[in-house]
Amino acid sequence: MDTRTATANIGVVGLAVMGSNLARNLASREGNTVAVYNRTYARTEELLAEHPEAGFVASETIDDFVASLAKPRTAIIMVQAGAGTDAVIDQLVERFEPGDIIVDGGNANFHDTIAREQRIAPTGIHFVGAGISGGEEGALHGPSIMPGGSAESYETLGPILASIAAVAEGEPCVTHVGTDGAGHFVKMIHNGIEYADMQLIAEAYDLLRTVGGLQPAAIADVFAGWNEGPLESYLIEITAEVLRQVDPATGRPFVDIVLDQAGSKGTGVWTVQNALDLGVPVGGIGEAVFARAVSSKPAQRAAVQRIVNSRPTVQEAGTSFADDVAKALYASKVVAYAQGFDAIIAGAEKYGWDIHKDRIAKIWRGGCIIRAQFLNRIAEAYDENPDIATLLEAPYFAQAVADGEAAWRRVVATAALSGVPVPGFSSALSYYDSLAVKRLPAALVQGQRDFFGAHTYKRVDKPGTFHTLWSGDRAEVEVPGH
Ligand SMILES: NC(=O)C1=CN([C@@H]2O[C@H](COP(=O)(O)OP(=O)(O)OC[C@H]3O[C@@H](n4cnc5c(N)ncnc54)[C@H](OP(=O)(O)O)[C@@H]3O)[C@@H](O)[C@H]2O)C=CC1
Ligand SMILES: O=C(CO)[C@H](O)[C@H](O)COP(=O)(O)O
Repeated sequence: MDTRTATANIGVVGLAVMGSNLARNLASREGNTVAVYNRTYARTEELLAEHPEAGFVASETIDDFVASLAKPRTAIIMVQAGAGTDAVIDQLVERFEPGDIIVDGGNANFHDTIAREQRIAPTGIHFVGAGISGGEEGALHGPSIMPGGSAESYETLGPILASIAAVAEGEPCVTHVGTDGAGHFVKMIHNGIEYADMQLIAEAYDLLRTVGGLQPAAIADVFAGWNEGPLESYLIEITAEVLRQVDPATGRPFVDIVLDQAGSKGTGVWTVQNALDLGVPVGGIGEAVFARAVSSKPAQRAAVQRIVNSRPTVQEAGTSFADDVAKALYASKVVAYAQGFDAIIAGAEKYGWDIHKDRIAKIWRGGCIIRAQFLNRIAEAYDENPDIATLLEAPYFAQAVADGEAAWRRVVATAALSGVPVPGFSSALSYYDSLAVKRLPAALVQGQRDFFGAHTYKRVDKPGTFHTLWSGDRAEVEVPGH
């Protein structure tokens, strides 16, 4: 052990798609010497053989890996979230010294990150949970990076991360998000928004196909057109590519030969679970998670299909329907992002993080899966007034939603009449309407709660807390101490 010279200024542990590409990205930047280590050494050997140009300092053992790092040591872990990450953290903590930095770049649950940071802090080693988005291409060419951890560790780490991050409008897509688990929290919300955005795009496709009568290749053209306007985004761009793809084996559209059961790895579920805990309505993200769950219930789908003999048919051909769908998509997308940022605000408040919403919007403009021009508008909105109650209030979005509102309603109504499931579009519209109406039926819910459980209610015309004696003479009494 410790027989080698400590030459590397940064190390990567975990050399599957993300780790190997991130290591190559680091190695391609001036001044970096990158140490690499993977539990299974054969994978390391493969990487060395495939990329001799990277000049990696490779180790077969964790001891050699640690010895190859110059002090203060900095290592980025890119392994499976959960037990795998803990195993590697333990190995590094055993060998690192005070002032060294361990970065977990995987999709960790931010609660785990907070616990890990608390556990490691007494050793004097810095632990940084960093969300990294962009998939394998992003890791190689420039991801969006969301680091948490201490401000002190960011002084060392910040310049290294900035050197490998994507660049949007001249700015690197990385910022110190906040302490301990803030980075992984924001990455989780990013993924939740990603789910919602993907679901909305999928619904737009379904409407154009089922109601609009367009074939996948024609829908690809529509999406490519949308990508030239306000809907421009990486997700719209790749959707057009997927829709244009033809299955080489059958000659059929690729989208028709893929089993319609969507998978997930869990970050969308975490977003909804945490939003529920925080009391933040994220219906758009929730519907996206549930839509994947419904798709993956073949027995229930088959049971209902057996009893449903015919589906309603409404045809809305022509460009005006496609224009309506584009407007409905945009308005629903504004709602999904507004809900996601609401969750960030609530998380920051609960966990004591000083999160700058405008900076988060900016680092999502490049490198990550939800990258889009649209995020400039969000950054501007929060830059102009960080205290807006909702993004829907920002003048740009208020106008955009108002401009699209009639089309949005037509599309949701047409979907209902046509039997096309649009949980994302319709929940976004209901959310918007819930905020927009002067009175909600929540007053009646309060009445019901008071009736069966004496849960009390407040009145619109005077302060205080009240209960009606429902099983008595139905007189109202004021409940003191509330
Ligand atoms: N794939 C993607 O698009 C994205 C992934 N991420 C996150 O990045 C991380 C890496 O993802 P990805 O590259 O896809 O790899 P995987 O999530 O498939 O993880 C495989 C890696 O984990 C290692 N590993 C698993 N268990 C252990 C263990 N007990 N001890 C040591 N090493 C272990 C494997 O080593 P071995 O070779 O020995 O099995 C291998 O290097 C994950 O946390 C993932 O959630 C984040 C953004 C996007
Ligand atoms: O983190 C990511 C991008 O930012 C991954 O692509 C994400 O994990 C995909 O999630 P799922 O498999 O649940 O769709």
